[in-house]
Amino acid sequence: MPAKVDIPRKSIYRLSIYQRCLQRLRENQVDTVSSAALAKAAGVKSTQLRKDLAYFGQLGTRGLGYNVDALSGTIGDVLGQNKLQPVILVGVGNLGSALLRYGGFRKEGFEIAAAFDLAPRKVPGVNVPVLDMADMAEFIRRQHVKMAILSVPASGAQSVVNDLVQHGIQAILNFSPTVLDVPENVVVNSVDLAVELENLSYFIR
Ligand SMILES: NC(=O)c1ccc[n+]([C@@H]2O[C@H](COP(=O)([O-])OP(=O)(O)OC[C@H]3O[C@@H](n4cnc5c(N)ncnc54)[C@H](O)[C@@H]3O)[C@@H](O)[C@H]2O)c1
Repeated sequence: MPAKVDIPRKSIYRLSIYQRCLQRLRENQVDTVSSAALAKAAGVKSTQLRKDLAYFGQLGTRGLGYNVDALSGTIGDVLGQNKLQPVILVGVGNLGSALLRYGGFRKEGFEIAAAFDLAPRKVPGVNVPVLDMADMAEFIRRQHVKMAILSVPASGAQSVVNDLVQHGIQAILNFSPTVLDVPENVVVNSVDLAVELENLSYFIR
């Protein structure tokens, strides 16, 4: 398997989409799928699908297509879904609490192991511990956490990120509306619903 840096980020995104399609096929007890059918279900061209999967070796059999279980297992390995990946969340306000209440990350292979806030308060109905910022470094180190979700106000985001990176976080899902400065080895994916709405709004004009 080539080093992760050689694989385009968009291909990695598409792996998650292929994985969802494969999950549906498994639920419907489908054993094999052609690249054309899987590509259609994922909304991509089959040349694109084959190119994305080729990064991970020869996964299908010519004429027979892909074994659904085997391909899903391989993609799960690549995406780190086959073991529960611990994630921490920083900033337990409106958005952070809502994310903590969502129980669906676990079945996708992620577990919010703990949350941190300047003013920690338990979120009713949620078992995830909400801890003080002073406990964050030790928690990251002891639990070998590599991923964090950031839902603090923009004004505090960079300083929280500096701490996260210093203590070993390598991937950040950022909800704060600010551009984060991180070293090259750290990946940031930013989610901004306002940008997405703006984009949609262009198309309804
Ligand atoms: N990306 C999106 O689509 C989207 C949508 C909603 C909100 N947001 C953003 O998410 C962030 C949170 O929004 P919210 O409505 O939950 O805000 P909020 O004020 O309800 O919560 C923020 C929480 O962060 C904590 N906090 C503040 N500074 C901190 C620091 N330095 N370290 C640790 N904790 C800190 C506060 O104590 C509070 O609990 C904001 O930046 C907001 O703009 C983004």
